[in-house]
Amino acid sequence: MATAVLRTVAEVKAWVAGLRREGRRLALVPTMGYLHEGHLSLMREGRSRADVVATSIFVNPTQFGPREDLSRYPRDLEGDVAKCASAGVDVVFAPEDPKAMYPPGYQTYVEVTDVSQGLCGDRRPGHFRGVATIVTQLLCLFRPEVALFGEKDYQQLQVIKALNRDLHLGADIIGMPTVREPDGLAMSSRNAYLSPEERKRALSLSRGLKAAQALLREGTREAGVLVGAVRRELEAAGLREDYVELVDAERLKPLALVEPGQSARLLVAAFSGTTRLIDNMPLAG
Ligand SMILES: Nc1ncnc2c1ncn2[C@@H]1O[C@H](COP(=O)(O)OP(=O)(O)OP(=O)(O)O)[C@@H](O)[C@H]1O
Ligand SMILES: CC(C)(CO)[C@@H](O)C(=O)[O-]
Ligand code: BAL
Repeated sequence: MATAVLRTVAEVKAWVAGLRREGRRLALVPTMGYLHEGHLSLMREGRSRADVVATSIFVNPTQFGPREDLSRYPRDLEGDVAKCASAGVDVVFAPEDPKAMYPPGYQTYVEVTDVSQGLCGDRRPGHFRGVATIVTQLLCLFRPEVALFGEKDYQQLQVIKALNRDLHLGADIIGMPTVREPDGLAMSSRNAYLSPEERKRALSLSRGLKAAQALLREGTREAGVLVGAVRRELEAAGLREDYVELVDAERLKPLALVEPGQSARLLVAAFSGTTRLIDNMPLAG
């Protein structure tokens, strides 16, 4: 079956109304496009959990800071629709204009307080307010039974779980493991910005996280040592650190130690050249 492309909110409302009449279960995969295997893994999982899969492709302006890459963010709608079709997506919602989501007079923003703080929340002021606002809009518009997001954006996933719970939006929020290139680099649309040299140096993020996991397996529990393992790799590769932090896996509060039985997460953000990359891995005590 061909993948339909919807360009307006009115078209989405009409499509969702039809779905409700037929009583079919919907999975939603929100994205900013320039799709890769990470995105496709979410769509395939959606396919297995629902009758119908919808993907949104929207470079959401409210989550970009004034000095960030909104205008040069990579775009390829035609290629993306073909990839969605290959992953079994029924409908792509690609708003024709940012005004489709933020029309004149728009004035409603969603702020998730606790888990938006620290990490990317501190380094990208306003970012999670923009993410929470557009994701709330999409969940209200589509009212999916299931919505899928990647663990690569780990703090974002916790923000979305919180808003879905607190605002009674009723979706089952599924977090999916990070899909990596064979050499360990987390797939990301922004990898397209990297020169071959910068890409090679970017491997230090996953290498550092894996080194920390190995240290924990050998019995090292102190945050300073685990964080230090990541920093060493970043420094050796000449990357500029934005942050490296050990936090508890749900509330994202800093930890001094991984206690036995505890679910912790080690998160890193760093610049390879001018490109800011993020990655994270679980550390189970
Ligand atoms: N490597 C990956 N594995 C699994 N999910 C991913 C991966 N990369 C992105 N996702 C998820 O896909 C969804 C859409 O993300 P987005 O379109 O921002 O892609 P991205 O590659 O993370 O882009 P960017 O480079 O801007 O961070 C999010 O839920 C995100 O967590
Ligand atoms: C969730 C999202 C689609 C909201 O714009 C975006 O932040 C992303 O692609 O991760
Ligand atoms: N992948 C999360 C969206 C962003 O960085 O703006």
